[in-house]
Parts: sequence; C-alpha cells; structure tokens
Amino acid sequence: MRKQKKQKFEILENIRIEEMVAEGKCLARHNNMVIFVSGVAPGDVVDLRVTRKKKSFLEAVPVAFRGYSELRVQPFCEHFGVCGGCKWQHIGYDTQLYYKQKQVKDNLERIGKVAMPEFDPILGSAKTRYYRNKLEFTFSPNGWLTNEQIKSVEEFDRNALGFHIPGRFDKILDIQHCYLQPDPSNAIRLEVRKYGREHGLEFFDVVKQAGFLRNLIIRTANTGELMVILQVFRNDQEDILGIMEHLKVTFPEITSLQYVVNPKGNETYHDLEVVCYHGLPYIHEEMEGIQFRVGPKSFYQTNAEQAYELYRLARELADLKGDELVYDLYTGAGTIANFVARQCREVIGIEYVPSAIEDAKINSQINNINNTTFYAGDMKDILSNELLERHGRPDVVITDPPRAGMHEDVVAKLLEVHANRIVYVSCNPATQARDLELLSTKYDVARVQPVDMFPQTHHVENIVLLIAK
Ligand SMILES: C[S@@+](CC[C@H](N)C(=O)[O-])C[C@H]1O[C@@H](n2cnc3c(N)ncnc32)[C@H](O)[C@@H]1O
Repeated sequence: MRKQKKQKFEILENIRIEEMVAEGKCLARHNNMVIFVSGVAPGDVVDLRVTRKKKSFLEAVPVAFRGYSELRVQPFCEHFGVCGGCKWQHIGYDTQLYYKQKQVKDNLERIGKVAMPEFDPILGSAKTRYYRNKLEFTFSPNGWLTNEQIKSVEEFDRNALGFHIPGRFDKILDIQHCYLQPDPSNAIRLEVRKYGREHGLEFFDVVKQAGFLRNLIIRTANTGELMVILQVFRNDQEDILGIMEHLKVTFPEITSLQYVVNPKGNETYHDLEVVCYHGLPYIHEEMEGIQFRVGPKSFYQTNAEQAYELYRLARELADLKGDELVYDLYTGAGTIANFVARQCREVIGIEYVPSAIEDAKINSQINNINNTTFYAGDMKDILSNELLERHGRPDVVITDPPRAGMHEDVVAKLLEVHANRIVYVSCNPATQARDLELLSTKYDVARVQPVDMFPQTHHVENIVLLIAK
C-alpha cells in the first residue's frame, strides 16, 4: 500500500491571538508551544498555517478568521496585506503607540536589567500618513498580481512600478496609490509608469538581468524642493533624454532631476555617477532655519517633521549651556551635530561613510557653523585615545548607532571617558538595552523617551539619557 504523503504545513484551528511582540508579530500558544504570527491583532481568533517549526517556537500565518479583535480598524490602503510598507494599519494609531511604548519598556527591562526611571509617554507623530520624504520604487516586467487580478490576467499590463513583495527580490507589487509620501509622489510614479508603457521602454527583469527602466527615487523636502532620480540599466541616451524631458515639462515643480546608468547586478549606486539633467544636483531640508543639503547619495531622516521632534528632545536632554564639548557619534550627514552646534562650544562628529562626512562639512559651511569637526571611519577606530587627547574629554556624548547598536569597544571607550551625560538615540530597543546594561556600571539611566518616527509600522525610536554616577 502506498504511504500517504505527509501534509507539509500543519493547520492549527481556533487559536486566540494574545499579545503584540517583537518585529510587529503577535504571540499565540498551542499545546504549550509559542507561535509567532504576522498579519493579526491581539484578540483575533484564527486558523493558522504553520510556516516554520523550531524546537522552542513556531511561526504561522492566518488562513481564516473566526473572530476579529476589538483593536482592529479598517485598513486604508488597497495594498494592505501584500505590500510590506504599512503593516500595522489594521490597528488604530493609539493602539500602535501603546504597543511601541510597551516594546521599549519590555526590552529595556528584560534585556537591560538596570534600574529605570518612570518612562515618558511615547511622542506620537503629528502625521500618520504621507510622512516620508523619500521613497524608492522598482520596475518589473511581470508585476505581482492579486488573486482578483489573476482571474482576469489579460486585462492587466504586467509592467509594474512599485515595492518588493516582502522577502522577494524578484516580485514587485504595482502600486496605485501610496499613503507614505506627499504629493506629487504618486502622480510622478504613475506618469513614469505610463510613459514607460506607452513608449515601449523595457521594464527591468532582475532575474534575467535585462531591460531598461530599473528604479525610481523620489525625495520631497520640507522646503518644497523636489528630487527625482531615475535609474536605468543601459546608456540609451535617446530614451533617457526623452523621459527626462517629459518629466521636466510635466512636473515643473521638480527642482532636481537626475539619472544614473547602472549596469551592475544590484540597484545600489553609491559608486556610480549621477547625472543632473535639470535643476540643481541637490535639494535642502530645513530645521530651525538650518539648511541641510541632500544630494542623490545623502542620508536624511525620512520623517523630517518627527526628526525635528527627535532632535529637539535629544538636545533638551543634552541640557547644553553653551560651553560644552559634544561628541556626536554616528553623525550621518552631521544633522544632529549641526543642529546642536549653536548651543555648545564645539562638536566632534564621527561617521563611517565618507560621503556623509562630506555632506556634514558642507552643512556646517552653508550655515556658517564654525565649531564642528568631522571624521570619517569606523567608530571603534576613530574614537581613540589620540582623538580624545586632541579634542578633550566630552562633556556630552550624543550617540545614534545603527540597528546593531554600539560595538563593545565603543561602549568600553564611553565607560573610560566618563562623560557627564550620554544621550543615546536608538532605532532598536533590544540592542540599546544590551548597551545600557554595559554602561550601567558608570552611568545611571535618568530618562527614557520613546518617539514614533514610523506610524503604521512596528518600528520605534527611543532616547535614553544617561548621567555619570
Ligand atoms: C541611525 S544612523 C544615524 C544618523 C544621524 N545621526 C542622523 O540622525 O541622521 C546611524 C549611522 O551610523 C553609521 N555607522 C554605521 N556603522 C558605523 C561604524 N561602525 N562606525 C561609524 N559609523 C557607523 C551609518 O552610516 C549611519 O549614518
């Protein structure tokens, strides 16, 4: 007798979703086993398909809903559930803030294991939609179709311009309307797609590494300046100039229109020449009258309004009186360094990416800020005894590391220098908590202030003030 084939993915029925936990996933339990579930809300009752089995936990996705959570609200975007962009739009903004605050508290208390003050309530974002100043869209000749679209596939032009399906480098969701970036972002994207389709320009196929239109970046600054960068695979000048001219005429509000020819295997263009077709090769963001020049390769905080709130809080916690030496670690394009420079004696900014340091210097120059010095290199090498001897021991350290947190050598150096204050800005409370535990031998945690930079997502930013013991 033939053996019955074992079902690959187990279905678990009638499971109540308990809590929102890390990375925007929810927790449920079945037979004493913990299950991490995406796309649900605490209080939902669901049937789950197990997608991953580990010794101590399972991962699963819902296949049917038997009851809906009271926390749910109607998602506003037609791409919800497929697009990776706004995964939390099925729960209201107050609930999102509640869980972000909880995420910070859980991480700091569970991992950090240090004495904590009362946490300040999370600072929500004034804008919960259209808050991003930068989006990057990818072209594809065979865009992802929804089940509805598959039924009538002949009606759909598969040439797509949108976002990657989460976890898929080769699948692009064609976006009709995106709620993340203000006007005229949607209009520009739709016009580029229309022009490409109507003129028979090939949308790039990442698997075959063939085609022409590759990627579109739109940056909408808070000064009203607008940058558009088109990435193409081949240097077909007639086609490039055709689409550039069309965009220039159709959107006179574009102040910086650029293109990059990228024949490489990936979409990164930091090592390629970006050609300015029209306008200036950069745009400006502004904060308290300080201008920040943003070039095609520059990093700038993507929620500019909330970045201002974040920096304002960081500066408040730094408690600058005018005579301090401040070290701004992981300074990026020197945004925090320049933002606090007028309130202190001197700022030393350190950052890994050399082009960001060039931007940081320009940002000081164009604002007549003369008390900043910037260094490019790996933090653990640059923050050396030699540097500390040259500039002196910092009174205040502001540190804003990447998600991985600070290298242990950098933490060791901060213990050694024993600054009066450390303002630790983090986009990952888990690694922040790990670093706080190490720092707690010489510093007390005095304030904890979560900030929401990314509504509709599980991401949370957190500022911690440490005071020397
Ligand atoms: C979260 S961003 C902070 C940017 C900046 N403070 C701002 O608000 O715009 C972290 C920065 O750390 C830089 N970085 C990452 N690893 C680094 C390292 N090992 N040494 C120095 N800088 C590093 C990244 O390039 C990035 O600019």
